[in-house]
Parts: sequence; structure tokens; C-alpha cells
Amino acid sequence: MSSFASVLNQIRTKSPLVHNITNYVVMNNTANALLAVGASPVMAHAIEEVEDIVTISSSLVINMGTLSEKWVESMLLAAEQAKKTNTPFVFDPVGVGASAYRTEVAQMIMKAATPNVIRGNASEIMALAKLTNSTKGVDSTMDTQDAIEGVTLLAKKYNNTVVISGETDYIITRDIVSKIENGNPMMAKITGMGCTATAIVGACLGVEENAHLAATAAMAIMGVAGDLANEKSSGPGSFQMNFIDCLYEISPDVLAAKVKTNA
Ligand SMILES: Nc1ncnc2c1ncn2[C@@H]1O[C@H](COP(=O)(O)OP(=O)(O)OP(=O)(O)O)[C@@H](O)[C@H]1O
Ligand SMILES: Cc1ncsc1CCO
Ligand SMILES: [Mg+2]
Repeated sequence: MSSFASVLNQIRTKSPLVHNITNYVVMNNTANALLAVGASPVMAHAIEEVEDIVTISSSLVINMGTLSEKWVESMLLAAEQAKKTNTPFVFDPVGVGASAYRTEVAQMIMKAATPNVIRGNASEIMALAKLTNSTKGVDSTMDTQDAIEGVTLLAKKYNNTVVISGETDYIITRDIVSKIENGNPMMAKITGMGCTATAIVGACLGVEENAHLAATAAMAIMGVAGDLANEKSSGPGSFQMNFIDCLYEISPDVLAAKVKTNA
């Protein structure tokens, strides 16, 4: 079995508990996507319980889409607990660079615990790499290719894996640059596909210790499910529904056969 297929197979057999502290916009979609792919989602952000939930989870997802002071406290506590319990942690720096607050919070979170994986669009990842201030809102305004050089430095600085999503997804660890070329523009017409990608990275990290492989498998699952959903859909509404069905239906063999990658 190919390595991506094996990661998907393990999600289905182990059903990892994925702890999400995510935004109000995507909470429901993200939980449904995780269930569809075979993982077990839990959305928990109360300061009173985040440490307990991290402790029983296979992975932690922190997404800073809709920040507020209390949630930031919970995010920091959760990240610190993940470090203590060695729980793999993926960070989605939504809109970082768009406001001073987002930039400050992203830095605080990454200081509390180094994320095993950071996933964002090119503008966000570039903002994080402090190479640009071009992030506007939460959508990508920069060509992905421009970001790769700075991102290699970012991944080396944190000694982790950084994913730039877009038309081509780039998964970068040290000097390894893996690419996933599946997916389609419809995926950017639905809110939260990036957040879903990050949550699927969380599911993969819950069953696969190699963060580069986990992140690459996650982007492959997203891209192939996106291709299959696009064939059945006539617009963003039906795409959103079909995407969940395709995450549920995709088999490890179909994933291995349809993925377009250099990995
Ligand atoms: N033009 C495209 N072609 C192929 N795949 C795409 C395209 N645009 C986005 N995707 C896919 O959509 C998913 C989300 O990536 P995107 O870069 O749009 O995230 P994002 O900007 O963080 O989204 P959001 O903030 O709305 O959640 C990824 O799996 C990516 O591969
Ligand atoms: C639209 C939007 N605004 C804050 S979070 C979010 C979901 C996509 O990141
Ligand atoms: Mg995003």
C-alpha cells in the first residue's frame, strides 16, 4: 500500500480523536469533514477543560479564524499542554498579518509550543515568515511560488513542516519540498476549505508520527476528494455537499491512483 493510502487506512481503523479549537465560521463543516474521513472530532475551547481534552486526544488543531481574548487564553493553554503530553499539534494562522492582533497572537501561540505543522495560504505563510505585509483579509493575495524560499527558512527556524495551500500545495520540511497538484478553483469558493485542510492534517498527525508524510497525505486527501466532488457538482453549494460525500467514499486505493505528486 502507498504511504498516503496507509495513512488514510489508519484514520479509518483507528478513528483518532482530533481536538479542534477553531473558528465560528467553520466549526460545523470541519467536524463533519473529520467524521466523513473517518476521524472523531471534538470542538472544545473552554479554558476549564482544554488541558483535559488535549490529554485524551490524538492531535490538536488550533485555528485563529475568529479570535477573542478568552479563546486566545484557551489556545495558549492547549498548546502548552500539547507540549507536555507530546500531542501532535497543527496550527492554522488564519489572516495573520491582516491585523496587529492576529500577528501578535500567532507569535504567542507558536512560542507556547512549536506546531508540528503550520498550514496556511501563501499570504499567511509569507506574513508568518515576516517577509511580507501583503495579507489582506483571510484569502490569499500572493502567488504561491513566491513564498517557497521564505518558507523553507521558516520551516528550518521551527524545525517543523510548513504547508502552503493553493492551486498547488507545497509541503516543506528542511530542504524537502513535496507538491500536491490535485484540487480545483471551486475549493476557494467555499469558506473554510483551508480550515478543513488543517483539520485533516490533524487527523493524519493523529495516526502518523512523520509530520511531513502526515501533512502531504492530508493535502492529497483534500485534493483528490476535491477532484471527485467537482465532477458531481454544479456550483459551490452542491460542491460543499459532494465534498463531504467524497471524503467519506474515497478509498485508500483511489487516493493512491488519483494523487498527482512528486512525493
Ligand atoms: N485553484 C485551486 N486549485 C486547486 N486546489 C485549490 C485551489 N484553491 C484552493 N485549493 C485547495 O483548497 C484547499 C484550501 O486551500 P486555500 O489555499 O484556498 O485555503 P485558505 O485560503 O486558507 O482557505 P480558507 O481561509 O477559506 O479556509 C486546499 O486543499 C487547496 O489545495
Ligand atoms: C471567512 C472567515 N473569517 C474568519 S475565519 C473565516 C473562515 C475561513 O478561514
Ligand atoms: Mg485559511
